[in-house]
Amino acid sequence: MDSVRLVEMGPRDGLQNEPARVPTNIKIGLVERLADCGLTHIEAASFVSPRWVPQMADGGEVLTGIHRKDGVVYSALTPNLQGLKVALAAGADEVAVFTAASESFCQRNINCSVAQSLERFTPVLQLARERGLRVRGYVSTVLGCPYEGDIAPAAVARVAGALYRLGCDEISLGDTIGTGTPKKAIAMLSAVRQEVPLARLAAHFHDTYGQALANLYAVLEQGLRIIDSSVAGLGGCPYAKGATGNVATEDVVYLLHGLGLNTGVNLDQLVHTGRWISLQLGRENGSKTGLAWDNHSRKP
Ligand SMILES: CC(C)(COP(=O)([O-])OP(=O)([O-])OC[C@H]1O[C@@H](n2cnc3c(N)ncnc32)[C@H](O)[C@@H]1OP(=O)([O-])[O-])[C@@H](O)C(=O)NCCC(=O)NCCSC(=O)C[C@@](C)(O)CC(=O)[O-]
Repeated sequence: MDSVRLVEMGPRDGLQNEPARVPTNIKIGLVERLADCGLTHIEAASFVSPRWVPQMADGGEVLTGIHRKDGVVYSALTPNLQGLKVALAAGADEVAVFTAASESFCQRNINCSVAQSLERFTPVLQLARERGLRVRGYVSTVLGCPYEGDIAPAAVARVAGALYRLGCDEISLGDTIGTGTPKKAIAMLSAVRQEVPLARLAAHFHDTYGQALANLYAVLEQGLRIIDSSVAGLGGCPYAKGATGNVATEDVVYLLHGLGLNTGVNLDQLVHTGRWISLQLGRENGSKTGLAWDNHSRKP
């Protein structure tokens, strides 16, 4: 059976914008539960400035506190060498650098231009490689920017190609504010795959306008097989006002299983994990599948 690799964003993208501090033991509990559901790639922490994103300040404690499961990759965001060194000390299995297709977003998110971000990443990639770590590269605002509006597919392709040539193993394409639609997603992917092999591309779609599943279906039809998602649809970006979370992992798994695509994820367990974390955060569950799960007897 054809499979899709899911990269779980809940503990990082999902929690980074929570207004109240989420206790470290809850973050650890979330990562462990997600691994128990069968998710094999979990972005567990972020080593960014605690002044910029205070919620992620305990990333080291999270990474060192989890009971690791064999075969699971626990990754972390590392915007610079300073972040990478802490991530290495905490035992991250994989790290990720992040930039954007739009200058304004890059400046607000990581306080530098796109060109400067790529310069910053060069030593990060070098050290990560020396330590045998895979590196992911994120491109934000691939289907729209909160400050610049529409983004040309060629601009996304340029930045994705630059990250790939710098040595990133995989490029994740972020619809940060969820304004994309399937036609735009296909046009963007068609441009990017001229620069980066399709097998190295991931879709990282937020669901602000309710388009994420449609956009995912469109890129799946183009052959893309790596998807980022967040349990219970947790999340939002601190530098994209009003943007909601990533598409909910439960909804993506329901879609993929319905298409006959394997994920290795136990959906029933995932639904319970989504409910558990929503309860812990006092949040409404952002997964439609999570909300509907007990109402029907026929499940894929
Ligand atoms: C990138 C920086 C650090 C530049 O921040 P800066 O202020 O330009 O950096 P700096 O090098 O001038 O350092 C200033 C201070 O920050 C400290 N610092 C510097 N680096 C680190 C570090 N790694 N860890 C801890 N502390 C750090 C450094 O030590 C210093 O401390 P001071 O001497 O003033 O006390 C900052 O802008 C930052 O942390 N930004 C946060 C960005 C962020 O986390 N955004 C959300 C994640 S990205 C995202 O969600 C999008 C994505 C990936 O999901 C895809 C999508 O959906 O589009």
